[in-house]
Amino acid sequence: MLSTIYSFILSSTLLLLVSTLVSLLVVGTIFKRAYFTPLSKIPGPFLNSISNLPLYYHTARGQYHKYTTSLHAKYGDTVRVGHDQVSLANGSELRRVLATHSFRKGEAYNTGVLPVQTMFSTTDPEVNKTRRRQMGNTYSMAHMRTLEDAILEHGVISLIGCWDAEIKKGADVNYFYGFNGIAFDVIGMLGYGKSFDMLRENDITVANNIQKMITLSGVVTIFPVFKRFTWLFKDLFAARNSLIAMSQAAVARRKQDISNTNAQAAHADILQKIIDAKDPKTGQTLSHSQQSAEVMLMLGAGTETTANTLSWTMMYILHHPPVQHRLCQDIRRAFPDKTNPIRYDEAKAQLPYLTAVLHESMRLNSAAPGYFPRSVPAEGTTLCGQYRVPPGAHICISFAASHRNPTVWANPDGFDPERFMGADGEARSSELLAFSAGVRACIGRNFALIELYTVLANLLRKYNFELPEDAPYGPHRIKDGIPVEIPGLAYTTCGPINPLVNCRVRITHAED
Ligand code: HEM
Repeated sequence: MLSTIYSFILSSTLLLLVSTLVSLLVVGTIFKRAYFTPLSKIPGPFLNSISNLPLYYHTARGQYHKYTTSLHAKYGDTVRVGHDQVSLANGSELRRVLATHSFRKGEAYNTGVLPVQTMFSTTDPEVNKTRRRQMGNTYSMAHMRTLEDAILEHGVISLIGCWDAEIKKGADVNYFYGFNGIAFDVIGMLGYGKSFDMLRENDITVANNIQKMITLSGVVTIFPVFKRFTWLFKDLFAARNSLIAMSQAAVARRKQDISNTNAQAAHADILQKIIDAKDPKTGQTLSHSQQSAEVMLMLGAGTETTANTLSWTMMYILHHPPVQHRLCQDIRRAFPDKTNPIRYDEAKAQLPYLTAVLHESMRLNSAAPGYFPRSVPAEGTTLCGQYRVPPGAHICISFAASHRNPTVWANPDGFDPERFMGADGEARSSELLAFSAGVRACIGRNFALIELYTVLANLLRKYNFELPEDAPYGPHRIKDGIPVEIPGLAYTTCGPINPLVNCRVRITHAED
């Protein structure tokens, strides 16, 4: 009896001791994170100062862009969004952070979801520099111009073919699915050697797999332990495996083709450029798996970004009929001969208002609105001349918030392409960070620009656009004097929510 009482007292005392220690540890950590780090001086919600969970929660809901924008509106250009994370929405500070390799990409990029690192995922400056030297020429404007015929053929010309058929049937079209279809088909053609037939056959397997792969990357970024539990996310890992296999097969097929026919010259596309990529400094080439990974990166980075930018731009045009009217007039006057497609260089040179509309659309809804964490280097840094950030902390990039920063942009939530016109237009454009800036800026920018200009210029010349009577969003739905935007959903790239319903549009031929 005595020994039972004795062991009960002992175990209760032990339990009490352990729970007291744990509580002290938790309370100590909370106090340290909230009050005893240089980050404590940075404004932000209390919960965020002790944990990254609120940030992850909003990111998992696809609302990173709205969440950080609302925090910046409340707390200013620098906000503490996590116990070791600071969000930044100040354009010149963002450019400073992004300018050099001193602020490396954070470990969040190192998801380990792909078998090898890519130009995008690597956190090692030397690997990135080598890869950008090896592939820089691939995405140069000079090289992209040589691919413009293919971009036109599998892009806007293909879309016009489909939409003409829909007009004959008297049906509405869906611009979101149209733009995704051509973005994937163009990359299929140039990066995989064959179109994915997404537009014509409505085969969305590849797009679905990309979505699942992005989800998987998000899950293992927040909870790395899940990398080991493949059975728990069978579907997501299956999508990843299928994309890897598809990319490896495309590279192998091309190599086989070349060794069979010695027809390298006939393949003037991006797939061939990636296979041939060589560092001009060292002569270093890419291994087979690196080539496949870069092909797959192009698919992931170059499809939804471009398609979403087109969708947002179309939404703004539809929500602002005077803008649509002026754009159509400009385009139809500058390019009356409809027998030839409008090309990038001529559109860029002759359609300044189209540039302004595109810029304003990318300002309000960047297809890649942010997170993109950068590690603070060993010497630490001071943000906005005010807040000391110690080494090891992360600076999260909020392009979404910086593009609506009221200290830089008058009427920040309003759609006003005029701000990019006239003498100040050029300077204003340099405030835009939709393609990021500095050493890790978007390498596919030229590719995207050719698609954006050719698609919009040719479609607006050819068709009149009108929202259906039952459209949930449009010029009829106004809040605070501004048409309500279709809400966005951001999983790395940000696109309109529920596109099946929200992105329907009625088109007629312009001459009708
Ligand atoms: C409108 C379309 C596009 C937008 C808005 C966009 C935006 C961006 C942004 C913001 C980044 C920086 C991300 C970061 O720091 O982590 C980026 C990086 C990148 N983009 Fe794009 N992008 C677009 C189209 C494309 C296309 C068409 C391609 C290729 C075909 C591409 C390939 C890449 C690659 C490879 C990187 C990583 C560069 C590096 O880390 O060195 N992007 N893009």
